[in-house]
This record gives sequence, C-alpha cells and structure tokens, in this order.
Amino acid sequence: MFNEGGFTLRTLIKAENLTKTYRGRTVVKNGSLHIREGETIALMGPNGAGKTTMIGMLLRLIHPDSGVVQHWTQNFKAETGVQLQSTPFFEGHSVEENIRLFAAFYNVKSKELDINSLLEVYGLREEKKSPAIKLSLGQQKRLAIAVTTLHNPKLIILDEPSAGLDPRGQKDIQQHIVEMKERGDTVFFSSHDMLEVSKVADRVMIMNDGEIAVTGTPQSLINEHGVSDVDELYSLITEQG
Ligand SMILES: Nc1ncnc2c1ncn2[C@@H]1O[C@H](COP(=O)(O)OP(=O)(O)OP(=O)(O)O)[C@@H](O)[C@H]1O
Repeated sequence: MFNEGGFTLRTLIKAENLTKTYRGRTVVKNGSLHIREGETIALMGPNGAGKTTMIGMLLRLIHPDSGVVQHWTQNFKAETGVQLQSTPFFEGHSVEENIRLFAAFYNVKSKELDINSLLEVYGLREEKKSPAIKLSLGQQKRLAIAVTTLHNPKLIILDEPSAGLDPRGQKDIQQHIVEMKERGDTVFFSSHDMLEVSKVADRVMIMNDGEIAVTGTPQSLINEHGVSDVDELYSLITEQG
C-alpha cells in the first residue's frame, strides 16, 4: 500500500534500479518506477530509448542485469492484459476463433465470453469470420487490444498501441484507452503520439538514452520546465540527451 495525500493507493508494480545491458551497451540505466491502481501512465521516448526493454522487465519477460521488480501478486500474469508490439494471432483462424483461443489461454469460461459485444466495442463486428492475420494494421491493433481485456485484468500494458496507424486509427485507440480509464482500469502504455498522451495520461514518463529523465503529471512537468505543452516538454527533455 502506498499513502499519498490522505488516499491509500495500491501499488501494482514497483521497479527499482533496473539496468539492462546488451553486448556492452546499457539500454536501460537504473530505471525506477511505480504503477498505482487506477492510474493511466504514458511512457514516452525516442526510438531505441529503452521503452520496450523496460516493459519487458516489468512483465518478467526480460531478466534485468540488476534491480528488482515487485508485483502486487505472485500471479500477476494472470491478472495483466498485455499488447506487445506484434501480437501473434493464430494463423488460419478467424477473429472469433482467435478470441476464443486467447480466452482459453486466460482461463475465461465460454459462457463468460461475450464475443459480439467485444467485437462491437472494438469496431470488428464485420470481421468476425475473417482470418485474423488478414486484418488491416488498425484492425489488428484493435483486436490485440480487445484480447488484453478478455479476462478483466487489473493492469493493462500496451506497447505502442497506436504506432503506424492513420489519424482515425489513432483516435480509435485513444478512445479505447479513455474507456479503460473510465472503467477504472490501470493502464501503462508507451507512445510517440503527443495528442494521445496529453489527452489520456494521468502521469507521463519520458525515457531518454536508457534513463527515465522525468516523471510526473503532464501539467506539473509543463509548469516545472516552463514549456507550453507535452510536445515542447518532450523536445526539451530528449534534446538535452
Ligand atoms: N535482445 C536484444 N539484443 C540486443 N540489443 C537489443 C535487444 N533488445 C533491444 N536491444 C537494443 O536496446 C535498445 C533499446 O531498445 P527498445 O526496443 O527497448 O527501445 P524502444 O524505446 O522501445 O524503441 P522503439 O520506440 O523504437 O520501439 C535499442 O538500441 C535496441 O536495439
């Protein structure tokens, strides 16, 4: 439990001094962060800043060279929804079958699964019988995000959910994150989309060259650094390198 301003917020993930080196190059340096229940956190940073490596270590998919990650429960994987940069859908299976396969993986019972509602929410009703791997990039991203929610997870982690999408596709993803937030879900996502971050994030972290350079609410960081928006803040932090 973590006490802040009189409210007791539960910490879901606490990472301390995470470091990862690949072939002599340190790509994450002493990364410390916490994710508290109900927060929507955006992880930003240039290509190669170490965001995906950091997410991998938070999920215990990548073993840090040093540092510690603590989760709110031993069984955190069963209670976490994860969209990685490429979600491997099952080849030769329709959207519906893929959802059923992911649901089985998460131990969600068939009778608890409302596929039609899920497809409706994620704008995939027409694609129900289409092969998942033939969907457009935007549709695949929406399907990947839809399956992160199947088991009603406590924490949702999205690695660049809107990367490579057109403005309409980016807006759709923003809306899905807003809906997760309104449901009270905890969401940790990486992004290069300033508008998305400004609109949905309660807290922003900017990584630069393997380090978490700043963390705070968008407004507090804007005030502290004397800039006018998240875009300017990002440029200031990442150009300081
Ligand atoms: N398994 C690996 N072996 C060697 N180098 C790696 C490995 N994984 C990542 N790297 C390197 O670590 C650095 C950080 O990569 P990472 O994918 O964490 O960055 P990122 O901030 O997520 O970038 P992007 O925004 O492009 O996705 C990069 O230089 C990358 O090439």
